Parts: sequence; structure tokens; C-alpha cells
Amino acid sequence: MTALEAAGRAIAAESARYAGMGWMRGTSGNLSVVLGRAPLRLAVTVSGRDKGELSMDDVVVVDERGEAVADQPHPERTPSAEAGLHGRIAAVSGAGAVVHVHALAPVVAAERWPGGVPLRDLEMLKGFGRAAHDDPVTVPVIANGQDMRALGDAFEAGYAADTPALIVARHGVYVWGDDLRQARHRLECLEWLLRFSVQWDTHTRSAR
Ligand SMILES: CSCCC(=O)C(=O)COP(=O)(O)O
Ligand SMILES: [Zn+2]
Repeated sequence: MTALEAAGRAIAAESARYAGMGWMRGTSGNLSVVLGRAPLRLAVTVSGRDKGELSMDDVVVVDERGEAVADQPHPERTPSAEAGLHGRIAAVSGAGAVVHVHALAPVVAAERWPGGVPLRDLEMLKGFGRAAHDDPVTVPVIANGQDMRALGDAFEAGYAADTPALIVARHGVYVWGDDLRQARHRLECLEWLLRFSVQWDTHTRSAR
């Protein structure tokens, strides 16, 4: 099996898992795996598909800008509309995999904390790669848009190497890691942290 086939198989399996969790409703969300670094090459999901029904063939090889490269099995396929942001995140962070889902909690949290979502003193922070009682963590929030270069610039401006996540307001969340498995563990824990934060904030406000 080639590296691209292995990446496609892993991406299809992870996508089905996220779809089953309700985090990739409709055709939302996209995943990528880094295939090479010099130059940067990623296998990213094709655009517009039901992410619960992908096969290992439903990936496109893109460059750092998210554009399909010529030398691949299906260069005519359209990569995810957000492939450019995957490329920028992988380039800046050194991640081996980037996942993007449309879970609800990150989007609601960004409405409540548009300047960045604060997290602190929670055991689940360990699953996000941070000590539970470490310094507070702020998950960056950027405005949504269709220009992936602009989103990439906004991501890079707020990038902190110890915070492997980005919320795009009124859109969804990106999380990355060394591989898809680590990215998933981080995403699952972050989603819990954000859901807790929103619910606790709502509770304390209504109790006043
Ligand atoms: C209802 S999904 C809108 C587009 C989007 O935000 C997304 O995550 C999926 O885009 P893709 O091009 O990767 O299918
Ligand atoms: Zn999206």
C-alpha cells in the first residue's frame, strides 16, 4: 500500500467516526494528513462529499496553498475548499495531521468569547496536551471567510505552539497533532472543555 493509500484509508475511517459523532453533518468538515515536507504535500478530503461515506480514494494531494498537484492518481478532483488552511496549519505548526469539524460547542464558545476562549483548572486539559493546573490556555478565535490565505494569515498572527487548535467563528474548529489519532484525542478533549465552559458560563449567569 502506498503512503497516499494508507492516508486515504485512515482519513476515511476517521471521517466516518466524526460523522457518527454528529460533528460532520451534511458534507461539513475536512481532514488532512501530511505526506511529505520538502516540499509540503498533504492528502486532504475531496470537497463536498458526505464525510460519513468516504472511501480511501476520496482524497486529493495538495501543496502548501491547498492546490491540487499534477503528479497524483486523480489530479482533476476538487480538494476541500479549506485545504489552504490545512496547508498553512501544517506548515506553521509542523503537524502531521489536521482535522476540521463543525461541532457546535466551539462555535457557541466563540460567540461568548470572540477574543479567544479561556480554559483553566480542568483535568481534560491534559488530553489537550497541557497540564491541568498549568497557566491558563486561550484557544484562538478568528473571523470566518472564504479566502484561505486571509484565514491562514489570521491563524499565523495568533499562533501559539502549545495550543494545537483554532476556532473559526460561526464556522467550526481545527485541531492538529502528530497524526490523526493524536488530533482526535485532542479534539475530543477540547470539545468537552468547550462544552463545559459554555454550559458553566450559562449556569453561573442565570444563577446571578
Ligand atoms: C456545509 S459544509 C460548508 C463547507 C465547510 O465549511 C466544510 O467544512 C466542508 O467543505 P469541503 O469543501 O471540505 O467539503
Ligand atoms: Zn468547515
